[in-house]
Amino acid sequence: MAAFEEMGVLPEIAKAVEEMDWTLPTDVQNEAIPLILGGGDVLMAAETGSGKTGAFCLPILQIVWETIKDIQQGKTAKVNREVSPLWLMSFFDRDVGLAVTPDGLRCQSRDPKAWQGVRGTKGVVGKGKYYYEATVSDEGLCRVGWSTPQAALDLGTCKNGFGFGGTGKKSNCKQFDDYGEPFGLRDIMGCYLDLDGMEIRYSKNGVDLGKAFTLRNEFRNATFYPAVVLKNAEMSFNFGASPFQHPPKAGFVALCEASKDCTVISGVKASDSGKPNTIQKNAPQAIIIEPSRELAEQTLKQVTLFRKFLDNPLVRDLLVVGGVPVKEQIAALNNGVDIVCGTPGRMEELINSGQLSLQACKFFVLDEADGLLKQGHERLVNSIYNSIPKITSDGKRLQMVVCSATLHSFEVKRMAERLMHFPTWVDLKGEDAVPETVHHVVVTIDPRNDTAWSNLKRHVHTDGVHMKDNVRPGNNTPETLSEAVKLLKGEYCVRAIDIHNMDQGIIFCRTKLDCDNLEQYFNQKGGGPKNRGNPYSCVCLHGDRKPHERKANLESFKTGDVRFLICTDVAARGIDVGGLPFIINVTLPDEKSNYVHRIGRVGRAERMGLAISLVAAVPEKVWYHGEWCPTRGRGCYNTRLTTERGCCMWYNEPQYLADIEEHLGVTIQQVDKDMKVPVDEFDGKVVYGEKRASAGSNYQTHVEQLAPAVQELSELERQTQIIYLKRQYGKDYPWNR
Ligand SMILES: Nc1ncnc2c1ncn2[C@@H]1O[C@H](COP(=O)(O)OP(=O)(O)OP(=O)(O)O)[C@@H](O)[C@H]1O
Repeated sequence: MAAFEEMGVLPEIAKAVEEMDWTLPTDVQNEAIPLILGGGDVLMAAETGSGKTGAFCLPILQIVWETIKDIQQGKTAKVNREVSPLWLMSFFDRDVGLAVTPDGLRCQSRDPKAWQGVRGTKGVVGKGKYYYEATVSDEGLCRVGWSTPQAALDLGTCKNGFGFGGTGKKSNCKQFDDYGEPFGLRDIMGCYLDLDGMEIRYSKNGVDLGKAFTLRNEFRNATFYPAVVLKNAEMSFNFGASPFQHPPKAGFVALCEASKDCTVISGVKASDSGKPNTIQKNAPQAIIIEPSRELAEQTLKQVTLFRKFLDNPLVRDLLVVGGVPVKEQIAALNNGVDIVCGTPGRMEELINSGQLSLQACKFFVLDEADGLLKQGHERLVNSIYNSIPKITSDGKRLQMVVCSATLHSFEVKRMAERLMHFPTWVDLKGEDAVPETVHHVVVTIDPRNDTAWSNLKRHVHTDGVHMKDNVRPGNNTPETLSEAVKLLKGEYCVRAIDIHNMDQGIIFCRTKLDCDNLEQYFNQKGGGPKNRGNPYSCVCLHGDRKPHERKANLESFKTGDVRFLICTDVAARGIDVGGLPFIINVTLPDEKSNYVHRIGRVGRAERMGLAISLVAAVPEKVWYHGEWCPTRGRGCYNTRLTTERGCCMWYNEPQYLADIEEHLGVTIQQVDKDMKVPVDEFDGKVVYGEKRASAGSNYQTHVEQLAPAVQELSELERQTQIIYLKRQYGKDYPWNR
């Protein structure tokens, strides 16, 4: 049996995985896949390129497929197809947007617009005085009470239903009258039904609120069921199987103590209702949020590859990203979708307009979660989370999966504590780390020592920050040195490419303008998008490029039509280019976690990679267009500093380098301007872009390497034991005689 199948993965998915040449699960997959298949919430913190995407896509696809299959076979109510003989809320006599936990004692609806109701599995008839408790376990709107089987599930809106709402109104036949007092979160409502005296009353936290309804004669032989209707709320019920928080008034008994001859079992069964066996078309089971279009596309592609052999039933997936017409996405939603993967903006637009329903969502995935929070999407994450029912319509709990190579941030931990349900950390290192397969070095650029910038015939077009400054060779002002850094960075970048014969690499620049300028420089050198033969052939990817151009450029880079992708941090996270050998940081990112993500574009899936960062030894004045900049940078010439209401700042790269080193707990190796990277660490056997000759999984060499250390440890252990025994037993012990 294939390794993936042994973990409980469906043979059809395992077959697809095998076709992708994945013979063994990676460490993170080994841990996370069974956890997700088992229904848990997972925080996945593993290095870049360690296979996190597969670790969540694979089990989610499997569960989604199994659920669709169950629905097709009419097994949605797998929890319980028969009406329970116990006193519970019914799995069948309910609106489809309301979920009931498998124990039947908690109901929830996350529909913010429509009321969703449910009745109990049993009712009482004839005579007797009955009581049950309903507790508001999550804020929202609710009406609770009693209804006959003929009543609408929207309790209190017809003559056969009697409800009391949290706003302090009782209702019957759409007549809403003041009664008692409002109630809300954590309040325990006592619901009384007196069939002898023909009245209904309520209590709040044990305090009697008085008579609410007198039951007319026509109800003399009616069966009354406990009932509730919710709007974006949750209530828990106790029909008497557990001790009541507030025991009923004298003469009343718990519903579950009703005598057999006064009890009626609900006639609404799975086959009658039909409703729970259907799923709204625009209500996917899984929502995956990614920080960029490219990543959303890449993740969905992985789902598509995994589902290759899952043909009956088909799992329908949809990419929901901005910059492309929304019409097609809406049409696809209306045709039915099971897994939606997209970026925050478009996702929010579709949810808010009601085109994308969260009612059937059972997986909420935040990929690159720290990145999403840093981009300012916390409010959106909260609002989506709040709108998803925490219990799905088939009685399962919502599962949340959160992952990134840099998950160890305060914001992520705070979010996990707030939103996730006893999550398991799959954390292979316990801190943000760089994979061993990534060789990363720093080249210092010091225009005071390297004066090559002063007589360059052709050079990169700089960003114009110093256009109005008096910058010229010989004048060692900070402005001149800053301009010199910009010129030298273009040269060092080209030198890195030449020295290492780089035939494929990603080049990260700080701004979109820097990207454009470098692209132009490479094009002047004969590069360009259609010239693979040229050592500087390149394409560019950043937020100002049109979506179709971004897509085409990434594609031509991935397929090897061009050698270089010049980009901003928009491509720092997640982008996976098989066997990519090189990356160059023209400027270090100010966000230290992005350093990990950028250099993590190489050294993936056990391939070796080299990352070279160019770091200016002197401050560089750069653009920084914040919210205050009316054009957000376009055509902006305000070179004053941000502290003077301008759009520039002095960028202190040595400080950023120190921050990154501190964060990672390493000193990043420095190399000279000849860019010769010491090979000793890798025995000189490294070919960047390829697997190491004797990659770690060679068990035999591993044992040989460890043997001396283990022997030494065993000797130390022996000596420690002897010392202990001597102390404990003195000279009586054989060793001491
Ligand atoms: N079990 C496996 N066997 C072989 N290759 C794998 C396996 N799992 C994943 N891969 C490959 O490893 C590469 C990296 O995987 P993936 O993109 O999921 O990494 P990641 O952990 O999400 O990285 P990042 O943090 O950068 O997003 C991909 O090319 C993927 O196809």
